[in-house]
Amino acid sequence: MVLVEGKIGDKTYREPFSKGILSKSLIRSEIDPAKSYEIAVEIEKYYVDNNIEVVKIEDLIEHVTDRLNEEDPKLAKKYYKWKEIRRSEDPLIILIGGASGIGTSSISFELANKLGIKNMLSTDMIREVMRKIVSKELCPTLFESSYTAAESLSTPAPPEFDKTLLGFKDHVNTVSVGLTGVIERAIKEGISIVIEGVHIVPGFIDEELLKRNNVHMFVLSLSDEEIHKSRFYSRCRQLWARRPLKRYLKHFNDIRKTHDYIIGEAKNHDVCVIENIDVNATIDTMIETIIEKQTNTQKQEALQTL
Ligand SMILES: Nc1ncnc2c1ncn2[C@@H]1O[C@H](COP(=O)(O)OP(=O)(O)OP(=O)(O)O)[C@@H](O)[C@H]1O
Ligand SMILES: O=C(O)[C@@H](CO)OP(=O)(O)O
Repeated sequence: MVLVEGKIGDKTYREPFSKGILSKSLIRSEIDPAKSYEIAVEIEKYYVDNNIEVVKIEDLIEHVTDRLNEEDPKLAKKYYKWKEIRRSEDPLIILIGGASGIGTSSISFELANKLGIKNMLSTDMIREVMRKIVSKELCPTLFESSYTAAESLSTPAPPEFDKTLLGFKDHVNTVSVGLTGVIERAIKEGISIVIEGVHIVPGFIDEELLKRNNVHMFVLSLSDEEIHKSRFYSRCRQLWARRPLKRYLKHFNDIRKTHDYIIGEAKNHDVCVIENIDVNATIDTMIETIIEKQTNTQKQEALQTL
């Protein structure tokens, strides 16, 4: 039997080589399923034929990368990059924000899948839990949508302020309390997670948490309003969709106001903004950005030890 040897923290573990696990990770790297299995079989055969009983995970990754290079160097590069991210010892906490309908839940699903992250949470769920805890009288905007929160502001908005945005900020501020709790818990427990939703707004989350090299925040944008609007049409065509198109179209101008506000705050706080036109391009930019932050932190840590 071939064993794969890896490390979690300072502990070494060994587990049997699994063609299923390897081929699944190749499929995630956009390799055809039949080809993925064929490569996994071939690699296992190589170890068996050469009487290699234990293979280190880093060597296995190099081996797979070399094999993929023969197929398609672009795929090999992608596979290697994704593995590089997952080899990091700290849990990965990825936050994806953006106005309603911009694509945060679709992108979060794709990214978690590509990186093999098993935990995903939407801030809408955090909000739902908070709605069971806090009364409507105490926190009326929590019971609204982000773009209608202004309708429940307990004090009238001063004329010099935009009412929609005042409501939005109040709503986000409240949900950010629950969101911060989830991030802190994930860090404490060492859980990798992707959290997404309209309540992930730069400036509302503790900067100290965001500075950590394993916490990554992204904001999605769509500068073309018509493309943004079309996303609500495409969402309501899905069979399981329960959210009425009419409601989003009615409030579209307010949703756009929140969009522009989130982008402005992202720029103010140096958070990566990605124009979410093409799913693959969005995911690639996220992965490049995560690697860049990890590499920069490693460089800084190395300099500090000099
Ligand atoms: N990059 C993309 N290209 C094409 N369609 C996309 C893209 N991203 C998302 N979509 C589609 O747009 C619609 C809205 O996306 P999604 O439900 O992920 O938005 P959301 O930001 O999570 O919205 P909300 O915050 O209101 O729940 C869906 O039908 C989704 O399939
Ligand atoms: O508040 C919002 O912007 C959206 C986010 O998904 O939620 P809903 O429209 O369901 O209230």
